[in-house]
Amino acid sequence: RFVQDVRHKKRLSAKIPGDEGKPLIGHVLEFEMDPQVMPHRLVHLMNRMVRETGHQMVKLWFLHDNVYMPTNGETIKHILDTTVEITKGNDYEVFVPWLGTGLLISTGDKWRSRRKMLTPTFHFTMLDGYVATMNRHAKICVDLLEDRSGQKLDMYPVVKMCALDIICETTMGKELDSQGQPNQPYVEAIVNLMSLGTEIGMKFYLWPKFMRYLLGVQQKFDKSLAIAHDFTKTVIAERTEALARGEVESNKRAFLDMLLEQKEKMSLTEEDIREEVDTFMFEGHDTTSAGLGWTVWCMACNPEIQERAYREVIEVLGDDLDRDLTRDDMGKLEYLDRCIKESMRLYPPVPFVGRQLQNDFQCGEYLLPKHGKVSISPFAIHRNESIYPNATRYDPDNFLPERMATRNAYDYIPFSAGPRNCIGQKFAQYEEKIIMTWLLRRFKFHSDEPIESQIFATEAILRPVNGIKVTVQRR
Ligand code: HEM
Repeated sequence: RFVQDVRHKKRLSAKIPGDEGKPLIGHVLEFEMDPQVMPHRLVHLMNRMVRETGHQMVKLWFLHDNVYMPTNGETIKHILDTTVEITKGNDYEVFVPWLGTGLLISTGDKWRSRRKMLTPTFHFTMLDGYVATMNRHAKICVDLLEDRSGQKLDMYPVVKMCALDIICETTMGKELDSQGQPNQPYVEAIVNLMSLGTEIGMKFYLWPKFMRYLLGVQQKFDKSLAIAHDFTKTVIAERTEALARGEVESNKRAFLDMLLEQKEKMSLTEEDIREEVDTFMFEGHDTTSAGLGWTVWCMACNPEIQERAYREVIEVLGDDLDRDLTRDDMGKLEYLDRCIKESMRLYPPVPFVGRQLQNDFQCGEYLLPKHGKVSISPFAIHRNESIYPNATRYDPDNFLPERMATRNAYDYIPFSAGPRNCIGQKFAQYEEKIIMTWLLRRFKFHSDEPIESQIFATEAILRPVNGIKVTVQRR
């Protein structure tokens, strides 16, 4: 089967423009399999190919793995819109012990029924209930920053803890206070699981489990896993009792409450509920904190843009620095909206997602082979110079309506698109706007370094390798 598979992939691959790499190893050496090198090489290769041949499909071989990367909206639309090819690649395998096969990882009928069940939890009436929570934690964030005004500091952990508190309360109804107490076992466990999972996925010598045990990585992972699972299970048990006693106020309903209400109707086990809760904890804070961190960075490097965004916030919210942002206000913050969109263009929090083809698949003019992988890369598309002429420049005007009208809707896909897009998109957009308005009202951010000095790694998220180090000055 394996040999047949590779032959089939080779046969179809030969019909697609592009080279096949070196015999046996393919393109492994060109990319050095390094998450800091790979994105730059890939974008360079893509832009050269598009310029010289006009083709919009990068073809790569990593040993026997055949990877295709559509590079513009018109081509990528085919794979994103299909309801058949929804199986993820193996990128998240390492997180399965933590997340099980919740919404992010599941496929087929399980994914379909979970998606249908979970979609109403992101209805705007539910999101409205989360706005107060987001404002409250954003206020705590800026209050805590007051003491550090005038200092150069890493804003990445600052926004990360804020996002973690928000997702914990909206998902489980539990106040975590990771901003005030970052050393709690659960907070440390979540941080460790994210970083160890990423490390295992990236370092090929850690792929065999015995190597992970030998180097002590697996023991650390298992310890954090036990703490995280225990925490979630305890919260689920407590919440079940609170609901039964009618102690959960209707305006403080968490995502978990809706799952518990569906438990019987959908025949959900405790484990089913736990995996969905953990999936939201996983997907719902690292992504938004990357989005926030990069927006702070882009603004710190572009003082005029930051000032214009600040003036808009003051115009909309007035001089009361402690006024909460409402959903109505959000629609009025057009310039800030463009700034956030543009930072997610240049630094998309999720740089790659994958699909593993279950059948031969016609992707526009390219016939891709069964068992080939498709890499959907917001990072690459957003830097395609045939779509964004000054692709590496931070320019919020890229999202002026007249410029957007010249592009395909799928040329901008930070949240992916189609039936398997990000279910938390609106939640994330609310959160980013709320936290940014609180930050901008109280502080000015400044960087001595130019925007392009940032080193990033394309891991599960686009991680700023050295953090987001900026000077924070009270206004
Ligand atoms: C800026 C923040 C965020 C970004 C950029 C982002 C991006 C993405 C992307 C690219 C995907 C993959 C879609 C695909 O495979 O085609 C995804 C999936 C997902 N996201 Fe987000 N996300 C963000 C925030 C959130 C939040 C806040 C939540 C939950 C509250 C969330 C929950 C999920 C879930 C559960 C999935 C899996 C959906 C499915 O497979 O049906 N995300 N996200």
